[in-house]
Amino acid sequence: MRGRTALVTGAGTGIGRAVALRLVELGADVVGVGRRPERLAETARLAGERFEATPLDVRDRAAAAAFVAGLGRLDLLVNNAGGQFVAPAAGISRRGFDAVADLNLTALAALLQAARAGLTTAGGRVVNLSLSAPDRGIAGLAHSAAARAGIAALTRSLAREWPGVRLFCLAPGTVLTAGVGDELPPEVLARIVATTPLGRDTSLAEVAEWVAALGSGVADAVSGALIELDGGSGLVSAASLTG
Ligand SMILES: CCC/C=C/C(=O)SCCNC(=O)CCNC(=O)[C@H](O)C(C)(C)COP(=O)([O-])OP(=O)([O-])OC[C@H]1O[C@@H](n2cnc3c(N)ncnc32)[C@H](O)[C@@H]1OP(=O)([O-])[O-]
Ligand SMILES: NC(=O)C1=CN([C@@H]2O[C@H](COP(=O)(O)OP(=O)(O)OC[C@H]3O[C@@H](n4cnc5c(N)ncnc54)[C@H](OP(=O)(O)O)[C@@H]3O)[C@@H](O)[C@H]2O)C=CC1
Repeated sequence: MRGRTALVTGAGTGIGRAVALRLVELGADVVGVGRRPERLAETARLAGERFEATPLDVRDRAAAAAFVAGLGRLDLLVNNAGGQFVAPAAGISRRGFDAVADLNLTALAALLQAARAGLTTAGGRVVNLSLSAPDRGIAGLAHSAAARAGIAALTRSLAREWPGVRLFCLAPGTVLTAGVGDELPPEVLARIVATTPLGRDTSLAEVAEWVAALGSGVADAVSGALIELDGGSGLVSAASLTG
């Protein structure tokens, strides 16, 4: 990855931090964004001088577009910033739905548009993080499942439209980060992991390695693909986070 520039959103915590550290380890110059400067600063401390942190809210369209345009040539864009709250669909207000759809789909689409010129110049690669099997429905995550299914469709559509740019949608199952721990109690996480065909979670290192591999060109014969890194959980039954 030496000599290549990567942008990782949500690089201050969890998956985003693990991805940023792995890319730096492989020689890339990594720009990491997120809202909380103190989280980014910790990633920077761990990563060393080839990691550059910029506080940025990806939902702030103007700021995000200006920032991405300013990067110029971009070899790899990792759209990792995302999240939601768990609630039954009947308990999701209009504003709640809009906030989750915006963070996980609309803002991501805007960031991709802003990065198009830089990615096209580089013959770059994009990894969009999603959730495992959202198209099958996830009870308790109607808003997020809808947005994440949209990411897969967006990834395929851009793969058809943007010549020379490889786009991937990477959908992990359960990755035991602090972020998922804040969202779901341990017993729900244990239940989801136990019903996974491989009977296990997906490790942070595995997600980071997949992003690095896709970003390195190992999968350059592929574009538009949805890769479910979920121990087969999407094959079994649609998840329910509400019991
Ligand atoms: C196995 C699972 C795999 C998944 C793993 C992961 O993703 S790990 C990643 C783990 N990390 C994360 O997921 C990140 C954590 N999540 C977040 O950062 C935020 O929830 C957000 C970005 C989704 C929304 O941000 P924001 O600042 O724009 O939103 P806001 O706070 O201003 O509220 C807007 C509306 O939402 C409403 N509302 C909010 N909570 C609830 C609730 N529990 N119930 C019902 N409603 C709720 C709130 O009431 C308001 O509506 P109202 O009352 O005006 O009609
Ligand atoms: N952990 C899991 O089991 C799974 C996670 N995923 C997805 O992987 C991604 C990372 O998850 P994980 O590391 O576990 O959770 P985290 O909550 O740690 O990661 C979310 C990251 O997104 C950043 N972020 C959120 N909103 C914004 C915003 N508006 N602008 C910029 N950055 C933002 C957060 O930083 P800050 O708050 O500082 O802005 C944080 O670094 C998410 O998209 C998640 O939905 C998918 C499948 C499973």
